[in-house]
Amino acid sequence: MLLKFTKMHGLGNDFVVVDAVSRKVFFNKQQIEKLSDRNWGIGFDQLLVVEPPTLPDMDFRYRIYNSDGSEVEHCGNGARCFAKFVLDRGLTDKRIINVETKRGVIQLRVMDDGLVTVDMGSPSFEPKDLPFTTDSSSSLYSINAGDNKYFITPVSVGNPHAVIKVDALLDEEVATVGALIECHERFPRNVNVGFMQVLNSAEINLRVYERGVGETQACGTGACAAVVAGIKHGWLSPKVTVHLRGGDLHIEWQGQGEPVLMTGPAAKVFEGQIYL
Ligand SMILES: N[C@@H](CCC[C@H](N)C(=O)O)C(=O)O
Repeated sequence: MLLKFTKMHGLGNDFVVVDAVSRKVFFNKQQIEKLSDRNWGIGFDQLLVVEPPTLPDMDFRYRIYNSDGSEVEHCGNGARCFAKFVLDRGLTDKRIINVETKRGVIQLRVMDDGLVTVDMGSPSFEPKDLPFTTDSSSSLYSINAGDNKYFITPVSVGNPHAVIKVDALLDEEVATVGALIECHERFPRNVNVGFMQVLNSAEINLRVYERGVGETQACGTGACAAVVAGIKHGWLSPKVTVHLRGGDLHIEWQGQGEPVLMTGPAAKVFEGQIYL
């Protein structure tokens, strides 16, 4: 079968987006792994599949697969690309789009300047929501990775994140500690690992080692997790600019029970077809 796809990115976090509204398409793990391979396939961090909704009042259903073939709950940069994709393709003309995800319902708002704001839902610091194994109740936990101990804040923004505050962002630390914590036994479903350097109360630098992928140029849910963790600890104010390797995201969170709002760009790179 010949599969039509669109290659997109949100700040360098790259996606293959497939329209499964006009024509039904299903993928198995092996197909996704092959398509994601940068030598043997197209190459991407996540595969995004646009499907018809299954719930009333929803515009679409949005399915997300990491490059290792695992299906996940949420993807912030992907959500912005999703909005641009359905508009560019004429699948909708709405500028406010309600979408079903594995995480629940999210709302995408396309602004006049082309930026997209995503209502990411409200975050949770409850260990069971990630899940994260612990017998204590805190918001900062120590965890061993290799020979060292790290202080992490576990946060669910629909998908699981472990946020670590660091003084400097080091290539070696992101790669090795990221990989160790991603698959740590205390995270039974694995975890995305964010390394956050606080510059001031409204600005951070962030690198994210993503579950099922490795380090990416940017991670939207990672940016949300880092900002809410920073606000919870009193390091950050409610509106923060997050500098990622691929560019900036603007994150807003007004506190417990409120949704996290993420604003940033979405870009189309090319269209193509490939044998599945
Ligand atoms: N790149 C994403 C997150 C994708 C999912 C993540 N790797 C997971 O396994 O939860 C983003 O922009 O949020």
